[in-house]
Amino acid sequence: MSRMTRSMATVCLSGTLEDKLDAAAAAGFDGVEIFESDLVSSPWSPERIREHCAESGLSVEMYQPFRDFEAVGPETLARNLRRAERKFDLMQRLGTDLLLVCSSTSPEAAADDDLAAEHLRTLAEHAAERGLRIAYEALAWGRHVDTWEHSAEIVRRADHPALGLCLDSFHVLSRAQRDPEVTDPAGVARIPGEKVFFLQLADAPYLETDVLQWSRHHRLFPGQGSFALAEFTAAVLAAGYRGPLSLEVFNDVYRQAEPGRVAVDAMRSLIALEEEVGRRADGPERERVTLTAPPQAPELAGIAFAELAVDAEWGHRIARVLAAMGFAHRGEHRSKPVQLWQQGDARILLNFGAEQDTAVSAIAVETADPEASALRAEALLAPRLPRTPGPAEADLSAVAAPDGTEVFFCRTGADSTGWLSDFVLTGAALDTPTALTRLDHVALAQPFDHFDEATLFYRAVLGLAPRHDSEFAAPFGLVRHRAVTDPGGRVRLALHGTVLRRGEWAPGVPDPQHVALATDDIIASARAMRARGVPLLSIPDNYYDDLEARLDLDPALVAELRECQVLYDRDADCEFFHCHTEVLGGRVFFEVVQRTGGYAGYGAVNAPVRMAAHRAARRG
Ligand SMILES: O=C(O)c1ccc(O)c(O)c1
Ligand SMILES: [Mg+2]
Repeated sequence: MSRMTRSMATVCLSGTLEDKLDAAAAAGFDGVEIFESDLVSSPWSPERIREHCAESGLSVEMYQPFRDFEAVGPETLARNLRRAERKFDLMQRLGTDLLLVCSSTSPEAAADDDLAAEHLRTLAEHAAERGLRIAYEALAWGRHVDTWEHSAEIVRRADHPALGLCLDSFHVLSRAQRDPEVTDPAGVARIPGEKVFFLQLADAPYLETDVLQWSRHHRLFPGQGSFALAEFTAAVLAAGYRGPLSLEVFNDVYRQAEPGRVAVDAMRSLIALEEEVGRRADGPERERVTLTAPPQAPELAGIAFAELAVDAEWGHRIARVLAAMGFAHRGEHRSKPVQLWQQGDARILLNFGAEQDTAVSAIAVETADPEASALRAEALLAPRLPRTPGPAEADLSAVAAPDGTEVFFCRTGADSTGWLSDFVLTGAALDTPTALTRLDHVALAQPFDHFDEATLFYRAVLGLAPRHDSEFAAPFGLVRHRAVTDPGGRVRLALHGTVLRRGEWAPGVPDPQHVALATDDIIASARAMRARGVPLLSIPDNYYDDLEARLDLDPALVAELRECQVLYDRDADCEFFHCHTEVLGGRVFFEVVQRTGGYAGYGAVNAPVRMAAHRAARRG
């Protein structure tokens, strides 16, 4: 019993065919679907492509697409069959036996299932003479055939062993999203297994746009969108399908992005999908399919520390801000220019070794099993960071996230502060002069092009779940926000970035990263911080006037919020209070938050006000 093979359509990647094949092979794919346009524009002969694939460990799983074939008049049919013979020649030179035929979009196609079946049967007979096969795919915008049920019915009528189906999760699930009474994805489990020739996988966000535009621009890798892909894949496996899991993702960003990085993202999505399918496909199916699964994500207990990379100038200024915020300078690293600052259970490291602008450079999560966390991360293609512990230094395993953030794993519980032995303690007292208790969340800015990759990475690697998607209009453009959290809400990462980047006016990072600290009494914390000289962000009066008008709050509360420059949000009976420092250095600030009644969001409604206030503070 071997594992399922993994494949991708060349259309997923940027570059020419040669770039794409190299990227797919380097990311560990077993095969590719070769797109006609990539082949036509390649300087390599089909034989050379075949050889190159073989040398790179790639099989050519399918050639595609072959369009507008079925249910046409006799002359067009004759022409289409001649066209097919030429493609069959090409496929034999390429070394693939499978041709994808998509349902016709041509006005010439008749709404006649028997005619379509007859034509596809003829095509299959010709293919079979050469040992080739045909996979018929219902495009969601096919002229007459636009559901998997309809394509399956035509294949059933044609009844030829060389004719089967290509199931494409995008077409199936987008149609089901639009017309749940017309088509049912769960039904694919009842297709005779030998009739499913190929499975293409793509996720997508739910959009109201035209389905063709949706498909050609907005497909995503599994786990990056809103489609129930694990459920769908499990249903296809339940039908008996054992061919490749093949990604077919048309996406404007991926078409322009560095193909090596995209191929790794793609492979990570497939590994995570297989894991999820494996969790579902219990019962007899589990015995018959081998799905790879990385080590399970251990339970997380919190964020042990956040590390800021700082240059000398800003490092000293941020150290002064931390002191004013009530943090104690608790220790100095034994071998590196790193300071440990702490208040309550909130720990912040300042790493002076960086030659870069201030940024969140690392986070550490407390895990029940650091080694399992690191092995899981590696299994999901996160590069492990080399650690060279000195004497008396804890051997913390760490991996690099695609956004450059280093993710450390420390043990939960009694041992959770084992990494503290890396530090020579200063003996500074651990008071809580501003009542900060722990790290609430860390917000990491993501360039638009890497937003989906980042979500998938943190979600899959750390076993977090995406929550609180929002989009809001901010001074420098529309901002997208998505949190990933563990079930207990103890590890919260907030990812944000602009939805679009155009021109030079808006700052490259319109919304800096931040580290948010929790308090049980925001008013007390804010007053104490102000008294100690923390550069707190000024919020316009207009905001508080609007708050009063909007939420019918107790005027005494609004007066307190106004006095302390605290922002407010409410969700049913839960409340959220937050205040912020000015931006320190290029791209970091601190936030102090208070959650009541289980408020689980991030005050996104206030983010534009905060961003405008940061802009005002910078202008001075
Ligand atoms: O957008 C298209 O035309 C197209 C082509 C081939 C496919 O497999 C597909 O799903 C879509
Ligand atoms: Mg397809």
